[in-house]
Amino acid sequence: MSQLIDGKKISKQIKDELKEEVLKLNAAGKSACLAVVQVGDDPASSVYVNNKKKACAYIGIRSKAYELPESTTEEELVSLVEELNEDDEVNGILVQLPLPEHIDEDKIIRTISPEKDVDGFHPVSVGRLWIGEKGFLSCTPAGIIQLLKRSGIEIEGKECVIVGRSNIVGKPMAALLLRENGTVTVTHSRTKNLKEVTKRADILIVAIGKRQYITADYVKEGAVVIDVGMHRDENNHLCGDVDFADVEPHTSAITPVPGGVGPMTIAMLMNNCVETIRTQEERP
Ligand SMILES: NC(=O)C1=CN([C@@H]2O[C@H](COP(=O)(O)OP(=O)(O)OC[C@H]3O[C@@H](n4cnc5c(N)ncnc54)[C@H](OP(=O)(O)O)[C@@H]3O)[C@@H](O)[C@H]2O)C=CC1
Ligand SMILES: Nc1nc(=O)c2c([nH]1)NC[C@@H]1CN(c3ccc(C(=O)N[C@@H](CCC(=O)O)C(=O)O)cc3)C=[N+]21
Repeated sequence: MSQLIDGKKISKQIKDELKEEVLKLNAAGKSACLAVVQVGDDPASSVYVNNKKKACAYIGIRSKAYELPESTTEEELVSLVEELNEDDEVNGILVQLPLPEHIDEDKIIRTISPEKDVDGFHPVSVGRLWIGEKGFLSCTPAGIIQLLKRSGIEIEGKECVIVGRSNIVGKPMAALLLRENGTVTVTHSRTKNLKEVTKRADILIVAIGKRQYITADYVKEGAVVIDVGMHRDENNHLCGDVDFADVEPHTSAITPVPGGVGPMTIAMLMNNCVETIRTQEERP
C-alpha cells in the first residue's frame, strides 16, 4: 500500500502551530502584515491570492491586497513596491506571478527589499539559500521538505531526482535537498533518456508544467513521488504533472493534486511572514 501524503492535513498542522506562535508574538507587541500585489485578473492567480489572504486571516496576520489593472506599467509597479519597502506597517511583500508580458519579472523581484522577500525569489535570498545562510526559503520547495519530514521520509543519502529547473521550484528544490544531504540530480527539457534518470530516484520531484506527463514507466518500484504540477483536465478537475492513477500503485508514498504540494506552499508563505517578526525588536 502506498502512503498518501496529505498536504492539506500537514499544512493545517503548520498553520495551527503558526497561529499559536502569532498569539504569543502579538502579546509581545509584535504583529505582521503581508502585502499581496496582483496585476491583471487571471482567474487562477485570483484563487491563489484569495487562498493566501484566507491563510493570513486564519493565523492572525494582517494582509493588504493591491489589485492593479492589466495595463499597469512597469514603472508604476516598481513605485508601488518601493513604497511598500518603505512602509513600516508592511513586513512581507508578495507580487503574484506571472506578471503581464510588458513587465520584467526579474526587475520587480529585484525591487522587493530582501528583508521583506517572503517568496524567497530575490537574488539575495537565493544566494543565502545556496551558501547555507539564514534567509527566506522559496515556499514550494520548503513545503516539500516539510511534507517529506513530517511523513517520516528520510532524505539523507537518498537519490533525489527533480524534473524541472525553474527558479521558483526546480533550482531551490535542489538546494534544499542538498542541504538535507540528499544526492541530487536536476533534469530538464534537454535531458537525454529522462526515464533512465527518473528511474534511479528514491525521491522523484516533478515540476514540469505538463499535465499528467509522468507515467509509471518513469518511476522505480517503491519510489516516493512528489507532484508539484497544477492543471485542469478536460472535466475542469485539478490534476498534476503526474498521472496519479498509473503511478500510485508503484510508489511507497505519493502526493495528490489537489491536497498535496499546493496547500504547503501557502503554509510556508505564512511561516516566512511570521519569520519577519520573530526577530523583531519588541515595541515599547
Ligand atoms: N503547487 C504549487 O504551489 C506550485 C505549482 N506550480 C506548478 O508546477 C509546475 C511547474 O512550474 P514551474 O516550475 O513554474 O514551471 P516552468 O514552466 O517555469 O518550468 C518547467 C520546467 O520543466 C522542464 N520541462 C518542460 N518539459 C519537459 C520535458 N518534456 N522533460 C523534462 N523537463 C521538461 C523545463 O525545462 P527547460 O528549463 O529546459 O525549459 C523547465 O525547467 C506547473 O504546473 C505550475 O503550475 C508552480 C509553482 C507552485
Ligand atoms: N509570487 C508568487 N508566489 C507563489 O507562491 C506563486 C505565484 N507567484 N504564482 C503561482 C504559483 C502557484 N502557487 C500555488 C499556491 C497554492 C496552490 C494551492 O493552494 N492549491 C490547492 C488547490 C487550489 C485550487 O482550488 O485551485 C491544492 O493543490 O490543493 C497552488 C499553487 C503559488 N505560486
